Amino acid sequence: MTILPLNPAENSSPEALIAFLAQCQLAAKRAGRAQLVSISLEIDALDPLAVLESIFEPGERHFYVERPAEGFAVAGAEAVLSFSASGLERFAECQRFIDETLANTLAVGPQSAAFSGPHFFTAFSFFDVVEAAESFEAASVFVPRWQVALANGKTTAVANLLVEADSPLEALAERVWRARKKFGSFDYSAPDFQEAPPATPTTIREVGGEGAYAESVRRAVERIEAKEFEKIVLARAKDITASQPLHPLRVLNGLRQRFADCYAFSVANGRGQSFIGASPERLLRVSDGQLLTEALAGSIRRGATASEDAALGTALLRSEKDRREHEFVLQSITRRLEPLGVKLDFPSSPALRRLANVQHLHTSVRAALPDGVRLLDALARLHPTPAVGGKPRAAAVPRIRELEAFPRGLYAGALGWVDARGNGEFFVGLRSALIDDATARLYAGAGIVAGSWPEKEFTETELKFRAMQDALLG
Ligand SMILES: C=C(O[C@@H]1C=C(C(=O)O)C=C[C@H]1O)C(=O)O
Repeated sequence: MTILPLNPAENSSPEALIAFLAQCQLAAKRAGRAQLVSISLEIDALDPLAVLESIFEPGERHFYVERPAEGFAVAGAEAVLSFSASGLERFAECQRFIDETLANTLAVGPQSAAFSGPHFFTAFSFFDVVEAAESFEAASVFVPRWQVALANGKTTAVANLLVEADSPLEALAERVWRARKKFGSFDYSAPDFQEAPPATPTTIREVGGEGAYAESVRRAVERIEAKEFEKIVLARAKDITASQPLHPLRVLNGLRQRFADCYAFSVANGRGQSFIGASPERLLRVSDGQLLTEALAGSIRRGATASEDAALGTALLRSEKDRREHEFVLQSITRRLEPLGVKLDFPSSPALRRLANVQHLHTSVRAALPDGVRLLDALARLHPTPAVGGKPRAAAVPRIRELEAFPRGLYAGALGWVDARGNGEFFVGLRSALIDDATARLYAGAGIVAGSWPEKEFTETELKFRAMQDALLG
């Protein structure tokens, strides 16, 4: 990426913008290919979700994620560039697309602020291949036309555009100029959906039928006893049909308030479907050479009183079965990252992670990222961890398709972004739903190991469904 020493906040006028774009056009002619031009600006405080609401278009792609407790939120919408891939090489192919794009990127504006410069919003489905009719590809990346983000108390807006040898510069400049004015003095006029009453469900249906999950768990336990594998995560899906269209961003408003410590997200495919949720699980963060991941596995309900809650938490910490489920995840993270030369640092026993509906065993894992190892290299090795897949991976993960009655799509997939510095963050697509007009498919799963009981796993998935079910049904 070439960073041009220009500050778009100063000396800016439509004429200066056209002159700048003319320089970019020259670069496009020299390179013999279109250049991605990324203009970053620090702006007055804006709520990225409010911005996305105001310009929401079901026919446009978007990626929204917010983790209120960590003080960041980022919204990107309308693809200026996109790429998709499938199969075992999907992570490497996305990396190549990112590298090639950055080799043809010209950036202006402050580049050191969080969320400045171009960002590649990426979604990897759980499996490396998906069926043709699914809503999201096995890997999809896009660079948004615009992005607004809040981090460390600062708001940054980014406009991205593609300048080709024959692009009409006046029209491009005018579009950027309009966006700049819009974000510079943003008008939070209430979009229509805020006035609409919450949708009421007309039907809730268990995909695969009642009793199917218990049967799958029984079959999985038999295979575990036959030593085919040690752990497998099996999910359920529920289809909700509402009386009127469900709005992904309206649901997000509820999720971000109730799950401030989670990643509240909405990923729209631009064809009317959105995958939304409030995920508690970080898959990977890379920030200036530091890698952060975690093991999150082992679950129990919350108590109605402080003492009941504490007693449940203690029981979870002492549960041999849950500790085993958790340990499998930690072992896998270690084994998968070691060949990259990563030396992990984590505490010897898990802590409790308490969410509104459920509590989990949690271990934070840190490491220095060795030189030359990139975020997507580490992600390709980590996904799917036994928190959502199984152990050993090769024996357990292919069985999931046989034992579950629906395609996973982005459920338990890896969603996140990579920036031009190689930093980025991915979370696991859990506590989630695929929204399509007036229908929503909700997903929730649980880890099955030797000694798992179908009824208990069913109850655990009910707890996990609650996050989305309550948000959808108000
Ligand atoms: C599979 C899910 O959650 C995962 C499984 C857990 C478990 O089995 O205890 C806990 C947290 C998540 O890693 C889900 O939410 O659908």
